[in-house]
Amino acid sequence: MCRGRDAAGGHPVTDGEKTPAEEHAPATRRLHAVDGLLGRREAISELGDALRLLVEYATTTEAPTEELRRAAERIRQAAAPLGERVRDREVLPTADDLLGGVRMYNPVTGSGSALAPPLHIAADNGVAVGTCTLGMAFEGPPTYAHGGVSAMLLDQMLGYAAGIAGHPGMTVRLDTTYRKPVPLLTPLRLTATVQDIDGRRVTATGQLTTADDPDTVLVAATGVFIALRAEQARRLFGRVVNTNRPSRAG
Ligand SMILES: CCCCCCCCCCCC(=O)SCCNC(=O)CCNC(=O)[C@H](O)C(C)(C)COP(=O)(O)OP(=O)(O)OC[C@H]1O[C@@H](n2cnc3c(N)ncnc32)[C@H](O)[C@@H]1OP(=O)(O)O
Repeated sequence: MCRGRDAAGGHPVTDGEKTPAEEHAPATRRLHAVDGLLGRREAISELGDALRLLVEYATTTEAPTEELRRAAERIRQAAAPLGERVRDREVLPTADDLLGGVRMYNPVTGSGSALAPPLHIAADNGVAVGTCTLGMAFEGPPTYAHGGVSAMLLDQMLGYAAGIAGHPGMTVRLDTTYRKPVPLLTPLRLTATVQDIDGRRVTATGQLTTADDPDTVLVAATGVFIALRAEQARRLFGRVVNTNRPSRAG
């Protein structure tokens, strides 16, 4: 899924010994390194898929109580080796490419996140178009999505629309109008566009429908995004370190 984008925007990590071919061929070395990065991203996505399956089963299972206890123990055991090497809060994941838009663990779009549906977004002539299917883990009212989940999806959509319009910013306001309940286990379609740009303030609107009935709006949203001043960006994100780049952000 993220192969093409990764190839275009990925930044190599070098994590193995150099082969003789790598010593003498920079292009080959780059290829190997990118391949290593792609392989890591694929593994992260595979783990994310497994975690999402686990979350879905864990929130719908009616297995016997003892089976739940056994599963909890096995899951703790599986998690332990992952916990032996964790990154600091201010260090970006090595598989990410912040400027290239690759965020493997984004809680809305990240294929590595157990929390993400995940939502897939692409730009289509200046319009952000998103697709996802919400599992039972996102249930709010019985058989329908939690309203906060719809707001989360639309926040991401509106932010993406601001980004592709060349005016990325942080959400300062999000208004959601819930017109009809959002069904679970049903392919959804989301769209968003920028309506207004006024200095640092960008206003975007969006909507959420089912894929089968894109004319019936289930949830509509308007968001206001503020572009950060350089000083604000430094204050908020200046300590974040990107170990996947030749020079460190500071
Ligand atoms: C392809 C790419 C993919 C990219 C895809 C990325 C998608 C990401 C989507 C998720 C985004 C998030 O979750 S972001 C996380 C949630 N948001 C946050 O945590 C933001 C918290 N807020 C802040 O830290 C602050 O508000 C800042 C730094 C954003 C702005 O502070 P500030 O610079 O002091 O702002 P301030 O001077 O008060 O206001 C600046 C201007 O905005 C206006 N303004 C301020 N608040 C509002 C408001 N609620 N509604 C209307 N307008 C407002 C002011 O009137 C002013 O207009 P004027 O007087 O100049 O006319």
